[in-house]
Amino acid sequence: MIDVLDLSVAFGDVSVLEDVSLSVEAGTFVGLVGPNGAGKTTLLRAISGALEPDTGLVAIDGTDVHALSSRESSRLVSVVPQDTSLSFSFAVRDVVEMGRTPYRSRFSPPTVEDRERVADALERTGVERFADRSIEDVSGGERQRVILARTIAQDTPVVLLDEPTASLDINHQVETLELVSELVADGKTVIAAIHDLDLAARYCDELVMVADRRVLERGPPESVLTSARLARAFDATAAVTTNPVTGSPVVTALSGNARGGSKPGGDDANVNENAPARVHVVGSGSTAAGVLARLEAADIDASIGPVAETDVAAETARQLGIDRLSVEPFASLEAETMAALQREISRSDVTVIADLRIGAGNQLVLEALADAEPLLVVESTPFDDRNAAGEGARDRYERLRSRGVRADPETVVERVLDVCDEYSDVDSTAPDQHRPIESDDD
Ligand SMILES: Nc1ncnc2c1ncn2[C@@H]1O[C@H](COP(=O)(O)OP(=O)(O)OP(=O)(O)O)[C@@H](O)[C@H]1O
Repeated sequence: MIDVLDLSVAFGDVSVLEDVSLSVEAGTFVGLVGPNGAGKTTLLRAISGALEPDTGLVAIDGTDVHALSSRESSRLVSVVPQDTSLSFSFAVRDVVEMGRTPYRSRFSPPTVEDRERVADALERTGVERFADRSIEDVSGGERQRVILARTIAQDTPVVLLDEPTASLDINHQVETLELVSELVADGKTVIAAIHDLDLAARYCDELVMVADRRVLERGPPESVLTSARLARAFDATAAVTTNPVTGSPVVTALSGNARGGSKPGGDDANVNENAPARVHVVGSGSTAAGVLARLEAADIDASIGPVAETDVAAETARQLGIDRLSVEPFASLEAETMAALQREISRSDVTVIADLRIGAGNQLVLEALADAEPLLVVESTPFDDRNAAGEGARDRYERLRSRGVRADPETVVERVLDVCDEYSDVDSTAPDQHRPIESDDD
């Protein structure tokens, strides 16, 4: 068990970690996630004993790591650093054998156990085939695996890894993390700083999100990786969905302004006072899916439909837990669906049209949208490429388009908040002022 208690570290005047406390149960795999410069490496170095904190304590199974000799601490903790370059030209096998140094007296030959541990480490990491080569003659990714092999040979109860997959190809990323999971299954306690949030979510039992000099959040990956927390820690607009193959969270960072989302250092509450209670989206395809993801990332309640259940926007809505008015593909719209659409439009503060297709079945949708106010129009695909509509439908769509506010997928949240600001300036008790522009003319 690892206990970090009230740990603070500063470099000169710059405070990097402040009163960080963290306990990690034996036999768990904990991922440290957080933005560049958040202090993940510093925390790992303090836990390993390599860096003396200004205040606080790190104990492994009740022993203060900073009170141990380096030989004693190397039997307790092994480290795979971010920078795996070595200053001497050793053979790969010798580098892995160095993992046994804490157990050997200076001039005694390796024991049977030493040999077995090294052979096992070489084999498990796939390093054996270049074991006789110089460490200077292997690639960055291969060197990373050599250092992991050294760690396996070191056979410590605690393993600390700083970006263990950083220079690895996708195959070796997965192989390495599978291997680390095996070490955890063998009873070792692993803490790894990992930038790839999807891999961290897939392999770690728990994530610890480090930002603003402290632990912002910890817990199972699905509870730590939320749009609001990612906005706070990384100042990023991101959608979190579920990988259909692995079932673990997938983070998709989106471009564009996250105005209206939670900000670093703030609460999870929405920062914009006039943020809408609800936005209804009418449209389909990746444009509508992107709009939904951005609304979700900005903590804005959304609904979508009518949308074919097989459409990517419907799937995105399902993954993000967004209400959807789904219909069978190519089915004509029933009165019930139209009534539900009317209800959604009237209970929403803003209606967004996102690459709306005007097929034969969508004439009723155009009619329903005629009264939607305020209306935002997002188009990524030109009208003619997404529609084979007759003149009547085209005219109707053009009328909607001309009275709506235009937005790009990247700016949709900003525009939604703008129109909400505009509408909040209108006195809602005066019926004539329903439309803000007309109300000024009256
Ligand atoms: N020896 C040092 N002297 C001065 N500042 C340092 C030193 N080591 C780290 N820092 C600073 O401390 C902060 C935290 O660094 P650290 O390497 O722990 O962050 P990190 O979360 O691991 O970042 P990254 O994700 O980029 O690897 C950074 O601002 C870094 O510049």
